[in-house]
Parts: sequence; structure tokens; C-alpha cells
Amino acid sequence: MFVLVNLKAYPCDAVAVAEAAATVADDTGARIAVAPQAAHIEPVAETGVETWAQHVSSSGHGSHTGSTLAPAVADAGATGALLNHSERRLKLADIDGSLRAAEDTGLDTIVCANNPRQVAAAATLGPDMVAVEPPELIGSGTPVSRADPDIVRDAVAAADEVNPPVPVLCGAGITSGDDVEAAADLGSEGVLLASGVAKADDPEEVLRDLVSGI
Ligand SMILES: O=C(CO)COP(=O)(O)O
Repeated sequence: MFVLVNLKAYPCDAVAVAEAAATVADDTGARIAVAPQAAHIEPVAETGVETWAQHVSSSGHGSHTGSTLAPAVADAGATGALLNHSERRLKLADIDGSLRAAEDTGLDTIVCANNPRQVAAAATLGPDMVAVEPPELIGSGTPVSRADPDIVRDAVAAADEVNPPVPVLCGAGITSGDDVEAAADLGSEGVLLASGVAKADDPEEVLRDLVSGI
């Protein structure tokens, strides 16, 4: 199981979370990655933790003010890019363009989707992974793997129908090792989570619990 901690724009100490994630990953052998704000990619990557961008633009070098270029996040130390997160929705052409920009740079990619239909569409574009996150459960503390297990099962089936090798992750409300195990039982190959770690008093303790059953 892959555990990707999306720090969103939470006011947490990104480097402290990254150090905790690197420690837990080293101690347990679990694959844990952290996706900080773009401006924090470099210091987070310097901790040694697997580091992802929360988004990359579809544009390349040129007159594109405010863009987050795939080569720039890679230079800063990111090895993957999350695309089309529910809080950073993209048009279809931009998802495709951002995917190609990330791939050309050698970044791993996850395309997020709200539901199994969108998962099928996302999988068709050929990312390394897809993720299903029902928006209504994001930040709720109610885990998708328990609140809506069918959405995870159906997402796995939908991805399998269009692009069988693409792994499906799930996210929203995941906070514990039990939630991660429930996700795995539904066919998910990883989890995306945010508030459970970013808002925790002791992120390392939460991370240890998250990977305890994998
Ligand atoms: O959006 C998410 C991860 O990308 C999930 O957020 P929460 O873990 O806070 O529900």
C-alpha cells in the first residue's frame, strides 16, 4: 500500500511532517510520500522522504505567469505529481497536458477523480495511478473505505475495465491503520490523506498507526 500525505494548504510544519514520514518509512519499509505546497518541495525533499507536487501545469517554459512547471518541481526534488485533485480541478485537456508534462519530466502521476465514472476517464489517459476521493467525505474524518465501500470497489472495477495495469488509490476521511486495511481489502493499492496527519499533534504516531497493518 502506498500512503500519500497531501499537506494541502494546512498551516503545518511541512518539514517536521516530512521528517516523521521519512522516519516511519525507513523503520517500517512502507512507501510513504508527502505532497507539500510547491514552495516547500525542496526542504521537504531534503529530508529524504518521497516528495510529490500537489499539481503541475500543462504549460512548458515561456510566458505563463503563475504556472508550476513539471521540470521546476522535479528540480526541487519532487518525484511525482498529483493531478486534478478535487480542490484543484482541471479541464480534460489540462489533465492530459499536465500528465504529458509530468511524464516528459519523469514524474510519477496520480489523477484524482470524484467517482468511478471519472476514474474510468482518468485511467484512459494513462497515469501511473488513479485515485477516487468522494468530495463530501474529504476532511470529514469518516473514511471512504467504510462510509462508501462500493465507490472504492466500483472504482477498481472501472479502472480495470479500461486500463488493467493502473492501480487505484482511495482517499477522504482516512485517519487510521484500520481505514488503510479496509481500503486494501476493497482492492485499493494505496491511500491519499491529509487532515489526519496535517492536523495531528503527533504526525509520526498517526503515520505509524496508518502503516501498522501493511
Ligand atoms: O483530499 C484528501 C487527500 O488528497 C483527503 O483529505 P482528508 O484526509 O483530510 O479527508
